[in-house]
Amino acid sequence: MSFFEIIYVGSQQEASTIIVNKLEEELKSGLSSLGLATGSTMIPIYNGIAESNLDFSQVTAFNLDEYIGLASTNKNSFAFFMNERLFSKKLFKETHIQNGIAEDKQLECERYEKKLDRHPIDIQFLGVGENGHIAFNEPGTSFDSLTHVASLTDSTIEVNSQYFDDHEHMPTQAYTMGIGSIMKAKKIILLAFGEKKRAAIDALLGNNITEQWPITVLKKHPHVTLITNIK
Ligand SMILES: N[C@@H]1[C@@H](O)[C@H](O)[C@@H](COP(=O)(O)O)O[C@@H]1O
Repeated sequence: MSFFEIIYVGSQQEASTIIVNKLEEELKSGLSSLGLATGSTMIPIYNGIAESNLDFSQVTAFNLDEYIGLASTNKNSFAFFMNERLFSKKLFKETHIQNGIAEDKQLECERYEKKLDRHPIDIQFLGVGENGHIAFNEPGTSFDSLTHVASLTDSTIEVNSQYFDDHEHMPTQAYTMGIGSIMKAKKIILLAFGEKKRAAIDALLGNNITEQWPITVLKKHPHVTLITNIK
């Protein structure tokens, strides 16, 4: 039996309140490993969590992805984003993200996947790209993929380069948990707001499951909650 719930919200603030309440319940039932995402979608959620009195001191956090070539001190790295938005405000037992400046990329992927295997994720937060990507699993990525180096598509580079100053070059590659890694999470909470995400949500709610729309893999997952304002 699978569980697929859609919660329609009027605002991202409302989504944040719902998530804080869900996390409170999950913490009571022993939440120990949380999968986290970056992106503008997550900012109000992390603000809500930061302002709450939720206690994550016994929770290990894993992030989905990181740009290759960016150190955690680079303000465009996802490590920097997480420290600024959440980890500097809430204490976690451990936090993990791929090392953007690791010397050996293959080893870094293997290291990360092994860590995930040791701490199976209870709840994975996901946003979605306009082209249906989840984490940095771009269209065409195998549903069986584990943590790997992804080449970003032109559309993702165009969307995400808005965060980089003109003189900086946005990386064209990133470490990402694979679709297979993400699907191992016990529960998934997907967040999508705004018209730009409509095509991806239509694909998710349509009939097809296709690697051309990575988000459609979630139809095979046993426990998904979609929180959205797209009707
Ligand atoms: N790798 C991240 C994804 O994990 C995220 O879901 C997506 C959407 O970002 P936003 O929330 O800013 O729309 O952007 C990036 O590409």
